[in-house]
Amino acid sequence: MGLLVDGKWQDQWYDTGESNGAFVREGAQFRNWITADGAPGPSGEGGFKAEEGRYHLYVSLACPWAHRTLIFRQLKGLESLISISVVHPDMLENGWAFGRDMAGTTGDTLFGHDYLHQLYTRDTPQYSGRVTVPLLWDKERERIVSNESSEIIRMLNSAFDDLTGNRLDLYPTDLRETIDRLNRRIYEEVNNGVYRAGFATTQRAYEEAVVALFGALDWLELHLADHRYLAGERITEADWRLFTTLVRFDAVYVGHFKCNLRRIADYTHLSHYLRELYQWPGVSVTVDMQHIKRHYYYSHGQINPTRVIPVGPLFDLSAPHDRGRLESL
Ligand SMILES: N[C@@H](CCC(=O)N[C@@H](CS)C(=O)NCC(=O)O)C(=O)O
Repeated sequence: MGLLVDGKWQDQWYDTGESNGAFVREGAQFRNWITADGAPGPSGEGGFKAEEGRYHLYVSLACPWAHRTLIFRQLKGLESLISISVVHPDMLENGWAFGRDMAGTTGDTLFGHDYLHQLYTRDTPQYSGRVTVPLLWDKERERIVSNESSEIIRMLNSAFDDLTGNRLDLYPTDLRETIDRLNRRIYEEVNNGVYRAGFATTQRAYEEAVVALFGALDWLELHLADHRYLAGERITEADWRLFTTLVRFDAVYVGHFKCNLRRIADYTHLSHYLRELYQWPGVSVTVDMQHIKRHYYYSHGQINPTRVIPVGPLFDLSAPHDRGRLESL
């Protein structure tokens, strides 16, 4: 675990000293957009036109943010247009690395680098900041397009539609306000909430995060009792953003991050909903529990110094669900 300072790698854990023990996530720095015609997107510069074979995604199968992008790549039929490299789940003194000694890893299939930070300095030799996945790379311009998952999924949602003919819209205009509102609370209290609990270094920061997290899960449980999906009758981006946290919850966040007031298995509607999303065509292949458990329990030596990885819990995401009782479009 570390970061780049003026292009040089430094091995250090998150600094919570400035924030009363609270974990504060650093904003992503590469914010360009792929668009259908190469025009600039909402941020960054233009010149990143949607083209087959031009872009490459660097992901970890363990990371919930990278997982979003893998799900969109599947649902939008982009597997043959956008290639991927999968890092090793162990994020140790050199950060994300390209070891191949575990099933599911690929190495750096573009350049054969050893470490992800080499991609960041390949783009910006003096880069200072965290080295995170997902990372979207442009093979033509040899540049980073984006390292912000919430924006990468928006690009994948629409930029390639004319090339693929896939018109599935997970961010439809009429639901955007609702989706944005859901995302705001779910990001803060759930997606990032589990990290704020797990990486807190004071009792108070931890408890604040956990109370908000379970407040949000209780709210979602109630909402899902009579809505099939978060924004109503259609599955949207908001559901997939929640899914990547829910699917890791009982296996990792309950134990490793001490988010243990309840498990997802203890929530009736959330657990049926989780199984429906897991069973959605194309989604289960993006879920790798070995990488997920290994990454958290093995990489975070400050939290789990023995690096022993729990065997359980036992659960079956392919068991039947009851969501068909609710209306869907
Ligand atoms: N804002 C980023 C966050 C990505 C992120 O924090 N990824 C984690 C893995 S789950 C990471 O690479 N962390 C390395 C670090 O913080 O040094 C996004 O959503 O794309």
